[in-house]
Amino acid sequence: MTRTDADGALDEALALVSRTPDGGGHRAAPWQRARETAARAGTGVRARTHRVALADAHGEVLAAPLDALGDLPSFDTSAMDGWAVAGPGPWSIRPGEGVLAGAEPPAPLADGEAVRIATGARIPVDTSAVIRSEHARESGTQLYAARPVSTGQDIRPRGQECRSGDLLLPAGSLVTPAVLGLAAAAGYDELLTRPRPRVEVLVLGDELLTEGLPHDGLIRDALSPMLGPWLTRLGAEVVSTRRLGDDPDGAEALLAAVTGSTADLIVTTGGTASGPVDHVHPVLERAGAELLVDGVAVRPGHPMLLARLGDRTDGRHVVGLPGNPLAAVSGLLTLAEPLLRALAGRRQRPRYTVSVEGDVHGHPYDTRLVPVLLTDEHAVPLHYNGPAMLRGVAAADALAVVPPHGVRSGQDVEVLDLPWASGGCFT
Ligand SMILES: Nc1nc2c(c(=O)[nH]1)N[C@H]1C(S)=C(S)[C@@H](COP(=O)(O)OP(=O)(O)OC[C@H]3O[C@@H](n4cnc5c(N)ncnc54)[C@H](O)[C@@H]3O)O[C@H]1N2
Ligand code: MOO
Repeated sequence: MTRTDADGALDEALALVSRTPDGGGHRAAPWQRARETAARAGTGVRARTHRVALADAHGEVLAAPLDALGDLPSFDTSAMDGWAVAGPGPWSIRPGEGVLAGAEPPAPLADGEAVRIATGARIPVDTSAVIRSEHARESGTQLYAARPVSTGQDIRPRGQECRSGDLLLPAGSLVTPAVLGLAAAAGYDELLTRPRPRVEVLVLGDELLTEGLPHDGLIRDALSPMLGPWLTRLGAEVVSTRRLGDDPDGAEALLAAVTGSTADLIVTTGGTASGPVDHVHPVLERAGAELLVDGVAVRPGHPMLLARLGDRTDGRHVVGLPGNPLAAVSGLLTLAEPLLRALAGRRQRPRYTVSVEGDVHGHPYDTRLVPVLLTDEHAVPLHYNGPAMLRGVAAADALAVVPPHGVRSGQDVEVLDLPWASGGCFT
């Protein structure tokens, strides 16, 4: 389904009136629509570009087409170790060590002459073919071919891969390791790319310990160690991860961070619900932020939110993740992933489905995201998938998108690959 800007405007308008007057419940956006809203929010931001050394461009997106700076190969070159020959055989062998890769230009070949040549070496002028060493026989100063020789064989002609000015890759291509290799081969030292979106992470909560065993009602902070690397795998540059308290000082610090940050995206965790110390909504209101998504019809994670500070083209964004750890993962994949993808200028990977092994019960109205293992043929749902648990997702390859009312064994479900399981670029 193609959605228009008008649909987007409607979503945004619905989100703006989503909170009830008493500040309680949320009008939850359908899961797929929330993802589209997040992607559209990122697409709306004016793209930044920078020129970076090849080594630093990995995982970014080309901001300009990659054009051939010259012909490739830039000279006629031997495709094999063997003999360059001129005319029909047998040939008289030119004395000496032969032509090596990277050496000075060789002297032209005379008709009936052969010279030893290495793979990648320049082809002497007037060469008619290269004969692989295993297909030739030396007898004294004469060379004989062991099989018929065709003109031009095993010669890579100049410009075979591209001519100067050819389009090698369009703008918008992801800089993969293969692209780095192509760019280097084509003579690039730097690339014009879109920088990774900069992300600041703020972890809220007074009950969080940074080391040791949980004790006395306090728990370990599971989100700080998880979110930085996860966001990096989603293509972000994580500039900082900080913890803030639930007290009024924490709320002021949150307000200062939200209004003062220079990051493209602020990710908060916790404080999204309507408890006495849940500061995220009041702080966003004080900051004048516009709520684009305020609650999503997904379990776990339904209190997640997306807000914009500033205008559509120059704005910065806030993704509020719920504090329950698997609910935070759900928010990461539902809102942060499409937003970051769009901010970085990357394309969406094709969506796909896998048949599920075993029945998976559904929520009556909402989408469920359930950790699954992927086998060759099936998605196998994992236990320990409650909102406060990471045990299931830590063993998972993907999250299955389970529609309301669930799926029966053998039915197809959409799956969202976890970034490390899909072999993404961002290691
Ligand atoms: N009256 C209602 N209460 C709650 C609702 C609701 O709709 N109405 N929604 C529930 C759901 S669902 C979720 S999810 C949580 C969302 O809560 P918050 O985002 O406000 O998060 P907190 O209350 O701060 O924490 C919830 C839970 O998660 C633990 N937590 C928080 N941060 C971390 C962390 N960094 N590492 C590990 N665990 C963390 C925290 O201790 C709480 O147990 O609200 C429900 N309540
Ligand atoms: O949405 Mo909450 O995430 O169920 O725990």
